[in-house]
Amino acid sequence: MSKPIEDYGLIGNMLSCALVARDGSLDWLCLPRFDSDACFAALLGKPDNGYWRLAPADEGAKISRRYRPDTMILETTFETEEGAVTLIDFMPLARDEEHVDVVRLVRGDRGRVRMRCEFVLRFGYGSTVPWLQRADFGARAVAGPDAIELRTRVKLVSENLRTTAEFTVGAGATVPFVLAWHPSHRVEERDIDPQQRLEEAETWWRDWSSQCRIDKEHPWRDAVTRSLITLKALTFAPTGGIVAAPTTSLPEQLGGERNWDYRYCWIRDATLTLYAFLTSGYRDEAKAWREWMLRAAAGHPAQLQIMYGLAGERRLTEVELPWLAGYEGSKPVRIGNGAYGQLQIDVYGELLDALHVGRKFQLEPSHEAWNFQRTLLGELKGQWRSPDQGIWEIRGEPRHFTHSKLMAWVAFDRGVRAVEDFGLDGPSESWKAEREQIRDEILSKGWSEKKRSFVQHYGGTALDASLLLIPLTGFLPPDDPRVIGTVEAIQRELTQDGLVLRYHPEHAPDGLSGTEGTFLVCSFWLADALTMMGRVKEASKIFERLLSLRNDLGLLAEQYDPLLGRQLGNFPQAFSHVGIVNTAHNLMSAQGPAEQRADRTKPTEKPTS
Ligand SMILES: OC[C@H]1O[C@H](O[C@H]2O[C@H](CO)[C@@H](O)[C@H](O)[C@H]2O)[C@H](O)[C@@H](O)[C@@H]1O
Repeated sequence: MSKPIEDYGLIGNMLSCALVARDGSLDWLCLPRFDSDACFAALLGKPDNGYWRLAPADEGAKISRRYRPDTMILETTFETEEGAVTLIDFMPLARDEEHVDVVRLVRGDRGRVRMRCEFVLRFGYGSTVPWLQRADFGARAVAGPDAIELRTRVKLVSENLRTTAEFTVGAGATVPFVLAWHPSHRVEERDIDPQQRLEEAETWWRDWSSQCRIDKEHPWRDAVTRSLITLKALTFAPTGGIVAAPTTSLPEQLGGERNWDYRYCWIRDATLTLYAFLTSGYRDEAKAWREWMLRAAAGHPAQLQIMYGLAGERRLTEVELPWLAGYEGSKPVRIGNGAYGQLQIDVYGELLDALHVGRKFQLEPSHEAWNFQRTLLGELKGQWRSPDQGIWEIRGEPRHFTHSKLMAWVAFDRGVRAVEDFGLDGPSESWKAEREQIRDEILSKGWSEKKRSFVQHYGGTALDASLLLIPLTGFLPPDDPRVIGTVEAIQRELTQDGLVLRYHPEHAPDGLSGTEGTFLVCSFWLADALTMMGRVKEASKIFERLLSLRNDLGLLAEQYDPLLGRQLGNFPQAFSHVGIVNTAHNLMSAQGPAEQRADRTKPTEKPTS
């Protein structure tokens, strides 16, 4: 039986991440990068697919946990009849990309506690048993390209393809364990000082968190800071790329087939993350992402992809891992993501809007970035009339999604405003003409008079949560009756226990079987739309409810099932944490999305009915 998703805590070092369960078991770790093969994959299979547990021998311990304030250092306290110990888990900041470590310190707090270590290392996503040798520092494991040293002064016993140890920790003592990865072709032994690396990591995360522009006394401060730390942990430091989540195949429906690999950089997800960083005062991450984007998308504009690998890799072929049983039997487990080859027109709008926001926040101007945007708008001219797979990356037939057209409008609008508001050079008259055509088409084909709402795709009647972005992008003002009609239709027909679904798969087939939970970022968008409409109390209530769905460490997955009361989907997900940051800022200013305030006060579109 799998552990609930909300049982997991995250540790990371901006090269990769690990998930540690409440019971002290590290069940997911990919080394050396987020998208590398996992060496512990019990999360998606069975214990034999790899885990590393450190916990009292007494299974009945009372467990509590927390992050050290404003850091990525996780502390889990176990209280037993013998005493109390605290497990301190973190990934030290890496000096280079070829050495990635996990440190686990067992600190005795009270009495003398008998502890047990279980270390089952399986490279290749839980499939490859390494060759394990004893060493004077502990043990060395090698398989193919990977080598791991387990450094400990505790005596290890290896039998039946498992390594275990038993030891006792007394109050005031600390027993360190270090897992150190390096490429197997390098013959080396590398000792690190765990205590010194702990202090270094703590100082670094605290300094980073202290730059957050939010009132220290504000009741939402901790939630926002935890989300920003989580988003930072999802960035790949060497390139500036940002992953959508550090996991693959945590299911959107328990036992279902909606299981995807999120360990890649989506233009959409990353641009939303960028807003969260910029509105919170973090500019370096935004600059690094802009550079990543320019490198990733460099080349022929017709070959722009909606997502890339951490360093801009283009081929993200989707394959299934049949040896993994899947989280609570949710099969298949997939790596790679077939969405990389899809046409999703909204990414043009997200990109152009992100770079526009960058200009508003006075990011250093980049000539290269502006040339890139002009080229993209040239490409979009020939592209926006095509049906596509849309924001939700449906696996079925392409359609004319209203949201895709909306974001094409955003792309041309931001191009025009770059010329008009920022004095950049570009064919703004021709972009204005495209913007008008798209607007007319959305207003006639994307609107259903019968439903009194905008609809998911032309000619249909299905609702879609992405339509909540109509006022947020500035396409129509929040008091337009069509906006009000759409928001209220979504509240009425597209919510479950007050939380927003993306769409009803039975009304809007997506090429997949089954259903899914409520999609958390969509509920944040509902709160944002209501805030703009002046319904701030209602919006705050939704926001507080969303905060209550976080686990005890402040983390959110992609989705939530209100009937089961469980988080679903990949975890923790950038989209959901972006929602926390952006909606908190919007509510705090009670004026609407900070980045688009200008859009709201000067709507391009005037109400026509
Ligand atoms: O719903 C099917 C699709 O689900 C995934 O896409 C979702 O996650 C992306 C990353 O966060 C997000 O950008 C997208 O808007 C979501 O719909 C999956 O990546 C797709 O392959 C799959 O078709």
